[in-house]
Amino acid sequence: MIFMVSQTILNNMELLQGLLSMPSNSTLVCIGISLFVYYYLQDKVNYWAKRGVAYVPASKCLSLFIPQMLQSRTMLEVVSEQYDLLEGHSYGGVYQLTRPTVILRDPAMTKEWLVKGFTSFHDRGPEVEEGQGNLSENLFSLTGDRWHTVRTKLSPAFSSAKLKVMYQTLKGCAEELNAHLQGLCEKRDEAEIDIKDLVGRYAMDAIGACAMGIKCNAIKDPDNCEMKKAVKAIFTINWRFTLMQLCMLIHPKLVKIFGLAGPPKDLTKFLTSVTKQAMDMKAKSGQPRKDFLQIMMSASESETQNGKEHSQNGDQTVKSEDNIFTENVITGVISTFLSAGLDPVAATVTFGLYELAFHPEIQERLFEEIQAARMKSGGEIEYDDIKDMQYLEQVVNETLRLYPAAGFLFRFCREPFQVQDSSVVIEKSVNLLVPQMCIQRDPKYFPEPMKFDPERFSKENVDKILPGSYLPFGEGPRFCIANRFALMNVKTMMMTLVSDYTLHPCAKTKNRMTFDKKTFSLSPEGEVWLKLKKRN
Ligand code: HEM
Repeated sequence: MIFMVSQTILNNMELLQGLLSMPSNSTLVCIGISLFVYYYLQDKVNYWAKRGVAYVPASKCLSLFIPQMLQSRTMLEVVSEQYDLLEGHSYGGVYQLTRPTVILRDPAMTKEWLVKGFTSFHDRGPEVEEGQGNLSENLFSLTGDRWHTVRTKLSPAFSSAKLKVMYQTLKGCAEELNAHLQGLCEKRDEAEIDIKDLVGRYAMDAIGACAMGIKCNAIKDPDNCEMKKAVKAIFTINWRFTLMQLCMLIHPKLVKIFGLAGPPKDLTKFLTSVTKQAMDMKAKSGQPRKDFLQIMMSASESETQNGKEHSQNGDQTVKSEDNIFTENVITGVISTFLSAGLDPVAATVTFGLYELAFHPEIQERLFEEIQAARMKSGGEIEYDDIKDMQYLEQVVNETLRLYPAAGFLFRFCREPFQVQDSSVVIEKSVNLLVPQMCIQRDPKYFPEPMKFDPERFSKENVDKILPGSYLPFGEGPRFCIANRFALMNVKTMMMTLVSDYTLHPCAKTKNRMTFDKKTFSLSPEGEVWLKLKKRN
């Protein structure tokens, strides 16, 4: 023992001697680098203080950032803490590692920044390169003119006429769900069900059919639904996602250098091949179908045709290469539709049903409205009938207030933005976060915020909601393109369950809803068990 201790001292003495005998210029270089790193970091972490903006010190942000990376807390918990620390300010600065980020707290400012300030807060960064084939060429991630063209050409896909047709597809999926539930409740007219799982299966079948006309069979055969496993993985936080986030914060170019853009290769390959197969089948059958993929294929064909005609006429300004719906863009957009149609829709319905189970009086009022709509329409509720269902609308709005599936909105500053009535300029490359969930749960804007109360959205009360304080589908030109489709889907699912069953908490039901740490959208943690009793 004594020998070991004396040996250690001896080794350390040698090390010290080595250091002291280092050539003086190497020591100077070390000191120089240390000082540079110190002053560089000092400069970074004093970013907000130097600009006179209220801020959360970097030391606190760093410790907030790490739990998110380690998945010990949700991103939302991290942002909520920062939101609370900035109480009393309409906006404030935080850091993600050393990258300055603004958190917007004042609802009145959201329009100013996201609508009027669209040239500055145009996209979510970083720039998407063409032809990468990694699903990154999707509407959510595209930037500049390419985003604008794709968005303009896709918008008609969500017109009332198109939604009316899609509603029939959704009704078909709802009928399958009903048949499945009847099977489960056959013996005792009631069953305890993990509603999150069931709703997720319906949502997969619904979005598979509406996005590209494929049958996913998730309700009937969940264990073999490869599509659901693949799509779910898009929203999952894993080491690759964490590394990608880190690289983005240090320098977006690192994402490309390390090949981290887009989902993992096997997932990309699977989704690309499924989309390609669906495209080939459509092209072969020659029968146009009424899904999103068909809409993009038709747009692509007419653009290619347009380009050919123009080049025959000698017009060089429009060429077939200008076709925006390349195979990469089509696959990218379809993947986003699949993932957005699965997780946020399924989460919203699950949250809604969970709340209904704890509020029988709200459930009964909703049932009465559904019954009245059925009577009026002669049995089947059609697309136009849903528009008149005021209470259903209130229930869904209140669900999205308490549980906005996206959690928060974000943008990347492309051009300096002058804050109104102030000398502060938000500089290029600063990130912007609009924490919808924090705002929608702030008692200043929604009294008793944790109470599930659809009356907030009644005709008498809805005007009392402060503009900018309720943004479940975002704000400005980049708001959710599919909001009407999403609402129709959520409502169809809720109606299906409430019209034939009553929902109740059971022994396995959690008393408090907690959120999944492995996904970056707002999703219930673990299973969500409810008892379903068949109505007489
Ligand atoms: C309840 C379900 C849904 C919710 C709560 C939701 C919410 C949102 C939010 C908050 C945004 C960001 C808006 C912004 O940054 O201002 C967004 C964007 C988007 N959503 Fe949804 N969404 C839902 C369902 C869907 C569905 C079903 C689809 C596709 C079929 C979809 C497609 C998109 C796309 C493509 C964008 C990006 C739009 C752009 O940048 O131009 N969403 N959504």
